[in-house]
Amino acid sequence: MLKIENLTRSFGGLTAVDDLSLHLETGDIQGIIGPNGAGKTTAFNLITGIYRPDQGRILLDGQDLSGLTSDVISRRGIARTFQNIRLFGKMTVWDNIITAFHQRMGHGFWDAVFHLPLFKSREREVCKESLAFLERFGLAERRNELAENLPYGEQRRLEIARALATNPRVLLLDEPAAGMNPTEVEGLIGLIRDIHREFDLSILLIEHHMPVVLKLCNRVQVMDFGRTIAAGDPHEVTGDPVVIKAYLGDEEDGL
Ligand SMILES: Nc1ncnc2c1ncn2[C@@H]1O[C@H](COP(=O)(O)OP(=O)(O)OP(=O)(O)O)[C@@H](O)[C@H]1O
Repeated sequence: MLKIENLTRSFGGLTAVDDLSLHLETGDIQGIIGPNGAGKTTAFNLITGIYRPDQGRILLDGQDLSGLTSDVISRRGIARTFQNIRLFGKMTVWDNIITAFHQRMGHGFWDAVFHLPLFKSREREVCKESLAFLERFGLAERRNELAENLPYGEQRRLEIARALATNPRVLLLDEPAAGMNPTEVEGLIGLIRDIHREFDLSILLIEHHMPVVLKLCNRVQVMDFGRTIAAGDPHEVTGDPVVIKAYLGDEEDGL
């Protein structure tokens, strides 16, 4: 489904992603782990067109996405969430979800916000779908609240719902459990399992919480200083002394 070949990107003298290759098969939930600054988010930024690769290719179902803009890549079927949740905080939950549906339909942000004629024809259909989506994500009762006023776990859920409203085949989740309490993390694991099945997704997941990786991922790839240092079964990889050393430096505790 998603094939990354020899991806490299430098910033000045620093090679943030160095010869990264990765295959995400249909239906996979794969983890990317590695210490801070390893290049994980840069890899996501390359896949989603925020940065252009210096070298390498990104193929979705055999089609080369390298060098395309974020909008085009989103319409081709790759959606993502961000390490620091990105929502329209001063807009309601409803407007956040409805703008994502309009993005999928090729309507502009301002069309959606100001309800211009272009978008009116399909408004009823979009409203129906948006409501169904909010109900699915347990956010329907919150629809008139400002996104920034939601509890953290619900903001994360809304961000994932927004990503799915663009109808992706591949979903990239950048540290979805960051900042969550243990109850929220358990809820998140259940949510990712459910949407994986319901929306027929392949998922690539950056995560520092190892329980999340171990419970969800069928494969994991470890990055350090931009390079892949290990890959394979999550339980084996997280027990690999090379991986433990990369995470810990000279400290003694495990992952
Ligand atoms: N736009 C940029 N300009 C300069 N350096 C950058 C840029 N983006 C990333 N970097 C550098 O590239 C390296 C990799 O950063 P990246 O954010 O990809 O790491 P990460 O593995 O996601 O880390 P974390 O787990 O802390 O989020 C870091 O040294 C970072 O400072």
